[in-house]
Amino acid sequence: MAEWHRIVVKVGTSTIVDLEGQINYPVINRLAQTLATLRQGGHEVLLVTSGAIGVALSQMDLDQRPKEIPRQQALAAIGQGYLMSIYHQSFAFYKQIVGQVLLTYDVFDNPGMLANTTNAIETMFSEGVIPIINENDVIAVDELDHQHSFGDNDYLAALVAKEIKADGLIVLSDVDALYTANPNIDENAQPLHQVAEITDTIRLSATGSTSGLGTGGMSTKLRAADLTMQNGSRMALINGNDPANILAVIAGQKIGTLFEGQS
Ligand SMILES: Nc1ncnc2c1ncn2[C@@H]1O[C@H](COP(=O)(O)OP(=O)(O)O)[C@@H](O)[C@H]1O
Ligand SMILES: N[C@@H](CCC(=O)OP(=O)(O)O)C(=O)O
Repeated sequence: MAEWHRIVVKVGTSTIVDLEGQINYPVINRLAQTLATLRQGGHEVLLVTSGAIGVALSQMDLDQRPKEIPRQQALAAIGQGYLMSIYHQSFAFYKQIVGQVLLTYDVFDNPGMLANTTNAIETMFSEGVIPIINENDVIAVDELDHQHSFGDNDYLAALVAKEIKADGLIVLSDVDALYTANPNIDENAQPLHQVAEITDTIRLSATGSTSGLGTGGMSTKLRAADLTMQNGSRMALINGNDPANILAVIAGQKIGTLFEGQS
């Protein structure tokens, strides 16, 4: 397997916002520092970020995600700008320019729009910019109504990684690894450090989010891992509480869960 040169990192709401619903500025800052270090060391780095709604809940002093789609979309509109301003400031401290890309799933079915998107991303790479992607929640309801599991940032990140031929995808979440069962519910759950195939047993072990803020839980991460492995690439799942762990993954250390097919 090639070195991790072109890397997609996906960060979930559960990392951007803490258990009390507060924006996790120190973690966002360390994430910016880590990604800027990688980029300035010669890697090509792209960030897929969730958290627009999570950030807006904090801004609007709400303690839970509303059920109504228009209210969720309004929160996404409020939070996305703020989320980007936090990233802008955090990356600027490390002298790193970022660019915002908002995508919907139909982009991947439209060759013209897809080419425009990848051309813009390639240009940002060649100019040393880190693209930051989120789903365009205001016009895409698939992620927010919880009805369609395809509309989530885990799978979006896997699709982006596939299109830009990334060497690997690193998913940051609020768990240390994939476990044999949800570790927040089952105290006997055991971590799985290496997965070569998403079997039915593994699929059954994955349930939804228990944080109350993340949407996909482990099921969407497994779909992302499946697509990534089918594509001959690899995905690492690690805890986002210390974004410097990204460097450990790239150095080949056994950390979190590595989803990698047998070659
Ligand atoms: N088998 C499993 N192993 C690990 N976590 C699991 C598993 N099944 C369900 N989960 C849940 O998935 C959550 C992570 O998903 P989510 O909250 O959507 O995070 P994010 O916001 O990072 O995408 C964990 O906190 C845990 O509650
Ligand atoms: N696009 C949404 C992400 C939805 C969400 O919570 O996703 P995740 O935390 O990755 O399970 C947002 O920015 O709020």
